[in-house]
Amino acid sequence: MLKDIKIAIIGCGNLGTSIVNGLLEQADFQPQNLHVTKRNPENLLYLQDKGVRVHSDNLIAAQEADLVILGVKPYNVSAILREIKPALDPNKQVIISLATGITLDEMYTVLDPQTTVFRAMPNIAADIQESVTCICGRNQSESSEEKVKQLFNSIGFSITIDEGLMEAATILGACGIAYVLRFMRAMIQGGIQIGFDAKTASKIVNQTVKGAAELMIQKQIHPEEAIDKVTTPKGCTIVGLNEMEHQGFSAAMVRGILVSFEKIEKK
Ligand SMILES: NC(=O)C1=CN([C@@H]2O[C@H](COP(=O)(O)OP(=O)(O)OC[C@H]3O[C@@H](n4cnc5c(N)ncnc54)[C@H](OP(=O)(O)O)[C@@H]3O)[C@@H](O)[C@H]2O)C=CC1
Ligand SMILES: O=C(O)[C@@H]1CCC=N1
Repeated sequence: MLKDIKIAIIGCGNLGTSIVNGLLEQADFQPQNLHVTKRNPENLLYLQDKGVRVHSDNLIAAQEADLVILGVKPYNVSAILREIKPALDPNKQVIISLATGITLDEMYTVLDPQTTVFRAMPNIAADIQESVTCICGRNQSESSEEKVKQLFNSIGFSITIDEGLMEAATILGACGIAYVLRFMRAMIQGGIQIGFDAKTASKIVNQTVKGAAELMIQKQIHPEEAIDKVTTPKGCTIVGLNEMEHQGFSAAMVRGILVSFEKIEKK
C-alpha cells in the first residue's frame, strides 16, 4: 500500500515537484511519509502545510526512507550518493535515480554492490497522474520492484524495460512531452492566423490532442488508420497534411528525436 511507503525526494526541482503533486492527490498517500530536499528549500515550504517534510538535510531524508528518489541533475548524482551513503543499508533503502544518462554501473561505483538500485524515467505529467514511467533495476526483490511500480503506477503507469533502452525512453517519454507541447503551440498559432483568439484556439487544440491520444489509447490502433477516416478524397485535410510533409514535418520530428538521443549518448 502506498500509505506504508516512506519516500525521500533528494533534489526536488521541476520533475520532483511534479511527482510530489501527483502523490499528494492520492487518497492513500501519507504526506508525513515524504521528505523533499533541496539546498534552497524556500520555494517548497508551502508543502509543509500539506504535511510534507521540507528541508535540506539529504542524510536525514535518506535515513528515514524506504525509497530514495534522486531528482538532482545528472552531474550531481555521484556527490549525492557519496553524501547519503552513510545512511544507506542495502537491506532497507531502495535507490531510484531519475537522472538522464547515469547508468546503474556508474552508481555502483559509489554504492554497496548489494544495494537495490533503479533508474526511472517519468515525465512532468506525473503532476496530474498521467506520466508514463520506464524503469529498470538491479538487485531487486519482488517486493522492492512491487513498491517502485506501485509508486510510479500511482502517478500514471510504468513499464519495465532493459537498461539499454533507458536513453531511448528518456527521449520518447520525458523529452517527448515537450515535443508534443511545441506541436500544440504551432497548431494554436495556426489557429490564430485563421481567425481564433488565442484562448479559444488553445481550448480547441487541447481537446483535439486529448481526443486524438484517447482514441489511440482506447482503440489501440495505428494513427494512420484514424487519419484515413479524416482525409476526405480531394478534401482540405489531405492537402494540409501533404503540405506539412513537403515542409518536412515527420522528418523534422524524427531528426529532432535522433539529435536529442545523440546528445545523451555523447555525454
Ligand atoms: N524535467 C524533466 O522533465 C525531467 C528530468 N529528468 C531528470 O531529472 C533530474 C531533475 O531534473 P529537473 O527536475 O528538471 O531539474 P531541476 O534543476 O529542476 O531540479 C534539481 C534540483 O536539485 C536540487 N539540488 C541540487 N543540488 C542539490 C543537493 N546537493 N542537495 C539537494 N538538492 C540539490 C536543486 O535545488 P537547489 O539548487 O535548491 O539545491 C534543484 O531543485 C535530472 O537528472 C534530469 O535529467 C528526467 C526526466 C524528465
Ligand atoms: O532535457 C533534459 O536533459 C531532461 C531529460 C528529460 C527531460 N529533461
